[in-house]
Amino acid sequence: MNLKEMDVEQLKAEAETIRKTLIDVVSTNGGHLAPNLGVVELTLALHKVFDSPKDKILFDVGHQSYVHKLLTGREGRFHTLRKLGGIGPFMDPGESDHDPFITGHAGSALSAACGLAVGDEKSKVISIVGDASISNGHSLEALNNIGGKVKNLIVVLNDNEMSIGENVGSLSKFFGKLMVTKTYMNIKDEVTQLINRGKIGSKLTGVLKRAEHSVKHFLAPLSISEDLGFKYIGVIDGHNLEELIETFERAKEIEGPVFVHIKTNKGKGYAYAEENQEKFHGISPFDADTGRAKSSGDSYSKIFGDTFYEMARKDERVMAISAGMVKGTGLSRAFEAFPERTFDVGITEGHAVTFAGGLAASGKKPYVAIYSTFMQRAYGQLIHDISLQNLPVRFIVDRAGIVGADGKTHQGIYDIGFFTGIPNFTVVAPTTCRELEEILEFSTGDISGPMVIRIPRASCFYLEEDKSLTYGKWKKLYEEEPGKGRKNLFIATGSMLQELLAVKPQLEERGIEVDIVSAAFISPMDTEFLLGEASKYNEIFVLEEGYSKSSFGTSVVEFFNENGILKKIHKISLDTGRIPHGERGELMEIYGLRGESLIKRIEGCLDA
Ligand SMILES: Cc1ncc(C[n+]2csc(CCOP(=O)(O)OP(=O)(O)O)c2C)c(N)n1
Ligand SMILES: CC(=O)[C@@H](O)[C@H](O)COP(=O)(O)O
Ligand SMILES: [Mg+2]
Repeated sequence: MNLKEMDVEQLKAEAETIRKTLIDVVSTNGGHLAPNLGVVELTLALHKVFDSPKDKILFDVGHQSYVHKLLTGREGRFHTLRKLGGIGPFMDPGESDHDPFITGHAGSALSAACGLAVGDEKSKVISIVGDASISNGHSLEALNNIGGKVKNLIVVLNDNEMSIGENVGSLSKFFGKLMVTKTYMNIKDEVTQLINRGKIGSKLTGVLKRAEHSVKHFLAPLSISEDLGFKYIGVIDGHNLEELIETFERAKEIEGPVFVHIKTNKGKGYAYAEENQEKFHGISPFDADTGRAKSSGDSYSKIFGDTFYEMARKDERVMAISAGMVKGTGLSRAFEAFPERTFDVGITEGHAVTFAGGLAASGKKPYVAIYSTFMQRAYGQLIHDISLQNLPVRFIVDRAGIVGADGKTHQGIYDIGFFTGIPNFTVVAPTTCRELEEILEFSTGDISGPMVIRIPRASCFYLEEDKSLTYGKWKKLYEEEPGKGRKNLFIATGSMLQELLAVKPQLEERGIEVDIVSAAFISPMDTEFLLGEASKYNEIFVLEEGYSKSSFGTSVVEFFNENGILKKIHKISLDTGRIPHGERGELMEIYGLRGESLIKRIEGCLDA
C-alpha cells in the first residue's frame, strides 16, 4: 500500500517491518544500525507529509538514510547494502532521484540544503541533522546563512543525545537547552492569547511582555526562533507518529525557515543497540540473536591506541585529541586513563588541528588522531597554523587508503598528496605494526616539526625478521647486488609491502625478479638510496595505497627528474578518486593493488 494512504496504525505496523529489515540486513552486511533504528518514525512521517523527490529530503552524513532508501524504491535491493555494486552507505544522487545531494561527511547537509532551497523556491527542502553534527562548524556557517532568509527550508534536529559515542561540548548543551524553550513557548502563547483577547489594560500588557522577555532569556538566553531567525517547533517525541505527522504538516504551511527539534532514541526497538548505542552506531556483521559481532585480529588502530596509552603513562606532556572518533582511532583506553590530557573536541577537524597547534606552541606533545578522509576538512589549518610555524604536532592519519564499505566519500586516498604538498611535514606510512610502534616511540622525542603517521583500516601485518627503523631511511629486503642481472626494484610504502610480499612468489615464478625496499618514510625520502643503489635498476615500481596524482610515486619521479636521472618509474597506486563501496579486499583487487590483478599490472608495466 502507498504510504500516503496509510493511517497511523498501518504506519506503526510498517515501522515494525522496517526495523526487522534493518536488523536482518545490517546483521548480515554490517552498517549503521542504531542511527537508523532511531529515525524510523521520523522518516515515515516525513514521507507521509512531503512529496519526495519534488520536495527534497536530505540527511546529514546520510548514515541514517536507510529508512529513506527503503521508502524510495530501493527496498528490493536493500539486501545489497554496502556491498560492491549494491545500495550505498550514504545519500547519493547517482543512486536515486530521491537523494538530492551527496552526503558522508558530517555538517555539509545544511549548506547543500540552503543551496537547493534557494535554487528551487517551488519545493520544500527538509534537512535532517544530528545533535552532534549540528555543532560542526560547517552546520553553524549554514545556519548563519539560512536564518531569517530561506523560506522553503525546514531544519530537523534529530536529537538523540549521542554522537558516535557520548556527545560532547558546550554547543551540544546549548541545543539540549532548546528543550527549555518549550516551557517558554507555552508561557509566550498564553501571554499572547491574553493580550489578543484584550482582557488586560495597556499597562499590564507592557509588564507581561517584559516578563515574557525575561522568562525567555532566563530559560534560554539565546532562542533559535527569535535570535537566529527560525520558526521553532519542539520538542517533539520522535517515536510518536501522530505528533510527528502533525508537526510536519504544520511546518509545511509555515513560511520558514523552520527549525523542528525532535527527540529520538538511538537504537530504538532493538535492545542490544539501545543498551550499547556506541557499538551499534556502525557495526560489522553480527549475530542478531546475541548482538555479538565477530572479532578480528588486532588492527593498526588498536596498536596505536595501546602504544599511545604507554607513551602517555611515561610522559606527562603527551596528549591526545580526537574529533569525535575516540573508539574508532583506538583511543578509548587512554581517554579513560588520562581524562585531563585527552580531548574529544567533537566533529571539528579544523579546530582539532589548530588546538593541537596551540598545545605544541605551549611545549606539549599533542597527537591528533583523525581519519584520512576527515582530515580533508582541516587542510587550511594544516598549512596556516601548523606548517607555517613548523609546529611539532603528531598526526595519526587513520583509515588511510581504501576503507571498504563506507565508499567514495570515506576512502582515505588523498592524504599522501596533501601532506607531501605542504612544506615541513614528515610523512611516515609504517609497513608493519612493529614499525608503527617504533615510529610512535620515536615521535615522543623532541621532534622539530609536524609528523604524520598514516595507518590503514586493516589487521596488523608483521615481518618475521624486521630490522629497526632509522629516520628517513628505507630498508632493503634483498641480498643480491643490483646491476648484476637484477633489473626490477619495488619501493613499497605502508600496506603495500604486505600486498607485494604476498605476490612475490608468483611474480618470480613468472620470471620477474623482485627486489623490494620497504619505505616507511614517504617524506623525507631516502635520497641516498635513490641516488645510489636505486639508480642502477632498469625498472622502478613505487607502490602505495593512495591516489596516483600527487603521490609518493610522483615524488620519486620528481626526484629523479631534478637529479637528471632518466628512469622508467611505474606508479602502482589508485588511478581514480571514485572508489565505490565494497569489501576492502575486493576493492584492492579490482583497483590493481592486490593478488592476481597486482601481478597483471606489474607484468603490463614490464611489457609496455
Ligand atoms: C567530517 C566528519 N567527521 C567525522 C565523521 C564521523 N561520524 C559519522 S556520524 C558521526 C556522529 C554523528 O552524530 P549525530 O550527528 O548526532 O548523528 P547520530 O549518529 O547520533 O544520528 C561521526 C562523528 C563524519 N562522518 N564526518
Ligand atoms: C558515518 C561515519 O562517518 C562513521 O560512522 C564511519 O562509518 C566510521 O567508520 P569505521 O567503521 O571505519 O570506524
Ligand atoms: Mg546524535
